[in-house]
Amino acid sequence: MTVPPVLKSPLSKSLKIALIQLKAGADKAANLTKVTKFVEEAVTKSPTLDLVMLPECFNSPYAVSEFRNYAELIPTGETTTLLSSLAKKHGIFIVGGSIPEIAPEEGNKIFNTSLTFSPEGEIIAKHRKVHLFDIDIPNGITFQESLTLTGGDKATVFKLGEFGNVGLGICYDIRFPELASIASRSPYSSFAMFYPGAFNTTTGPMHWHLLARARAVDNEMYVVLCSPARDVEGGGYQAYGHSLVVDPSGKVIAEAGEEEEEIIYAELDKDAIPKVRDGIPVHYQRRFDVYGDFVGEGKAKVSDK
Ligand SMILES: NC(=O)CC(=O)C(=O)O
Repeated sequence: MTVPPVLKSPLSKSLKIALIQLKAGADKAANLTKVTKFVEEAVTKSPTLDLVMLPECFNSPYAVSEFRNYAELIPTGETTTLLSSLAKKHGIFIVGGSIPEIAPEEGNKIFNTSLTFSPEGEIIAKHRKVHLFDIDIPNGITFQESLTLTGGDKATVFKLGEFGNVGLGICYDIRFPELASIASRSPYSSFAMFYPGAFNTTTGPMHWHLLARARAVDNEMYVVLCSPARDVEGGGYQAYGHSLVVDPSGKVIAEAGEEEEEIIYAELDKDAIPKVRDGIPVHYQRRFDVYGDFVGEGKAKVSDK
């Protein structure tokens, strides 16, 4: 039996994070002003903060009909420029939720794209939502991102400075366990998956916590989900809120409410992963001789940015 090597302690230093759960309206400038204020508030309240995360589609309404209208160029668009300057100003990582991206080099296709910035303001990760949210639940919700969006074609894993590797997915991507498996296993050995997401009032109660906890337990890693707050008065897509952080044992260690705009804080403890993996060592007990090499080393298409 071949056991691929994995790191026992993939998080080399505890990481302090803040998740900003905001309501994104139709006014892009107002959305960006709000982001600036919330980031200021987070670093003021937690001066030793390492990372701030934003929700999926934080600069626009989450609507198929609006993605093209709000789409920006990366890296020259105003949202990318703002997030880069905020990361640099405050000396923090920013997992920049997601924004609609227009890609002229790909025939002006629109992607749902998440960027991560280093404390120097550099883009260190770019993930295009791989699995598009095309669903139809009778008496629940019908949504078809593929009407205006194109799916990305790579998993995303990157180095979060001195802390270690992390994986990045967007919302519906969490339903596909492969992305988290690729990130957590050799050769990447990530300590966390970050998913900006906007589940809704139909699928949220069914699956939001379940999926976050499942990905955490499957891989014995941290899972971090940041959602917009539900906007009852604003109408439109009703996001589920409940931004949350799950530890490697599957326990929710921080959670926001549904309709409140708020910041939640958590510390990802460097000792938690080895402790969980020592106790229940599924991470090292996989039987690739039985199930083959379906996420084997070197097979996945992983983004280098
Ligand atoms: N909005 C999404 O991409 C996904 C979602 O709401 C769900 O999977 O449920």
